[in-house]
Amino acid sequence: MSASPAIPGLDEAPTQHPKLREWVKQVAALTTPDTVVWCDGSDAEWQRLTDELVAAGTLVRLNEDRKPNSFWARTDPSDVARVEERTFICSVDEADAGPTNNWMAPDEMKATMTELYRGCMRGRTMYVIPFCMGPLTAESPMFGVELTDSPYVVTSMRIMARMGSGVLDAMGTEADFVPALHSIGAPLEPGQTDVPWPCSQTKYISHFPETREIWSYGSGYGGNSLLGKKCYSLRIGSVMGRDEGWLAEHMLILRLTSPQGKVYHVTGAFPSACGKTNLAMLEPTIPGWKVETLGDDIAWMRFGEDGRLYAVNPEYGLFGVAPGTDYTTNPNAMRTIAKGNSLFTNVALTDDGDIWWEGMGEAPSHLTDWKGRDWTPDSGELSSHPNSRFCTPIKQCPILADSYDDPRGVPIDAILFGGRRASTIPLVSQSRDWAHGVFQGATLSSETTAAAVGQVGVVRRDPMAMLPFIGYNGADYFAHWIAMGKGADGSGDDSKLPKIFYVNWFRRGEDKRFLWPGFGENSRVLKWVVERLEGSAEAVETPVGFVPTPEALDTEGLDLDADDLAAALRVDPEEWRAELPLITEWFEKFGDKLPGVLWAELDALKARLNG
Ligand SMILES: Nc1nc2c(ncn2[C@@H]2O[C@H](COP(=O)(O)OP(=O)(O)OP(=O)(O)O)[C@@H](O)[C@H]2O)c(=O)[nH]1
Ligand SMILES: O=C([O-])CC(=O)C(=O)O
Ligand SMILES: [Mn+2]
Repeated sequence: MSASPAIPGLDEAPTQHPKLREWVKQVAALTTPDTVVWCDGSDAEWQRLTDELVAAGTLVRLNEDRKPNSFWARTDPSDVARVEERTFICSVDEADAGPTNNWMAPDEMKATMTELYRGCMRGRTMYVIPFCMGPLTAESPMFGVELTDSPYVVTSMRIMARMGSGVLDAMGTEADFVPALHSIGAPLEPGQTDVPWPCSQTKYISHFPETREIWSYGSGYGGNSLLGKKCYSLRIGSVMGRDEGWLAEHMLILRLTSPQGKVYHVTGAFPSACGKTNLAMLEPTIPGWKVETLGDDIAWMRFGEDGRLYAVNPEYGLFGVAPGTDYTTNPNAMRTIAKGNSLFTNVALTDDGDIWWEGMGEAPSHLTDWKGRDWTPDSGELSSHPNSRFCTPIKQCPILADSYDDPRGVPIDAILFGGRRASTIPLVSQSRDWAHGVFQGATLSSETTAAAVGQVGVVRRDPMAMLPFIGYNGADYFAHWIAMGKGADGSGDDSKLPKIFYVNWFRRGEDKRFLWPGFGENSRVLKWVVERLEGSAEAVETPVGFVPTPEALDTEGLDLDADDLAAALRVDPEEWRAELPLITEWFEKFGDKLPGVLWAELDALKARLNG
């Protein structure tokens, strides 16, 4: 057999890292791209790739006066969200994937996917993207390298992660990295014309927790293809956290300053499309309070030397839900995207080359919709996909906290768990203690959203908002949370740990209206939370935790019906008794592995409800 001809670019590796060079060679030999490009992350590279994507019809350049250096992208209508059914945790032992994940044995998955990858980059370029999740100045920077045949992924990764030459240099020749292989799974035969959004009907998003590898195939959509995000920072990250004593969570991070100048840090875990980005960038409606953003989707939390829990945002950009974002709901997101340098995917295009989506003021009389068709307000369809997204540099956020780049992170005072529930769950409740807070997180429930392919609006358990992202057995994950509550030294002293609260911005009245105005008004709930930390706010002890009295919540200047507020805060024993069998059924899924502490919490809740 003759040696296969050299692939242009393959040997131009700007690194001597032997493992990286060898891996890139192996993948190139398997996937047979026409060329290999080592990404440097430069402006020139962005310019070249976006020009190519415009020429290919994947991107449309937006009006420079409206959105400078920004682009409109439309995906294939079948490739619009995360594919949870096609997401796999391929641990050696099936029990380590647990009852909440799809599992396949690693050998079997690798054999299946190797056949899919064989020749899959034919006619395309393979890009090598060195990236780092979290600051490069960290004691042990969290490196990854993504190989992809999608230039859209390269441009998105440049916004979402620290990437390029600086990362490769920092990796030297020895650094460990997470190898993350991605292909859209759409080889081009000679003479075949490309489509604007190539992808495959066959999709696999696979994780190998023991070897810390990611293999993704068939989808170009962000959550499936930007492998530093959900795949690395949550699924593989949660496994690293279990092994090394830290937490990788689906959480926003914000810094809150009181009128007295006291600073607090809060994280919040809400399921996909349930309000993290909005809370992270909140503009308080109460005078004197200030919110600064640290992260809108992912928090890595480790113990500091002082025994407190510190959070870092591993990401570098925002990949936010577009519909509903407006100057009235999230003005800071609007100011962030107004600076340009952004990608907009599956939103609508205005006739003057700007973007529009549902919830952004009055609809223009004509648009091009996310499927590329003419749209008018009479079309009777949404102009933008409900999971359409803006992808924008976090450094453009006007309220980014100055501690954002600090590799030590920020000390967390409070953790919020929250779901989207039309009934039952009160606006806010404080957990009784850490174990009760873990119970609140472990039983978190929420209506499904368009962020994942599947039915929308169905209530499901979404523990810690991590259901699609826990990279191992959910029962072990709960045990890890309980163990973290024993403190940095394992002594059981939880006094330095954040206090845990459970929120619900989405409770509805009988007429289906939201009872609570939400958005900027959520600052009133944050104020109550920090006053609880200070011990100064009133609360009533209910069976589900401490709930504010209507007077304890600052409603100054808020035009809210007293009955609505009472209904938002209400703990209805009947509604809660209806939850009990659902929680029991949920816990039974985990069999013997479920920590006894959680069964004890359920028993205690039952006793309080029936007492
Ligand atoms: N009623 C109400 N809706 C909200 C509130 N906060 C956010 N939303 C809506 O919830 C949707 C999703 O909000 P995001 O903040 O983007 O969700 P996220 O949690 O960051 O989502 P992912 O990026 O998918 O993880 C948007 O349509 C918002 O307009 C709120 O306080 N009240
Ligand atoms: O991963 C994505 O596609 C976007 C996201 O934040 C989520 O779904 O939670
Ligand atoms: Mn998310």
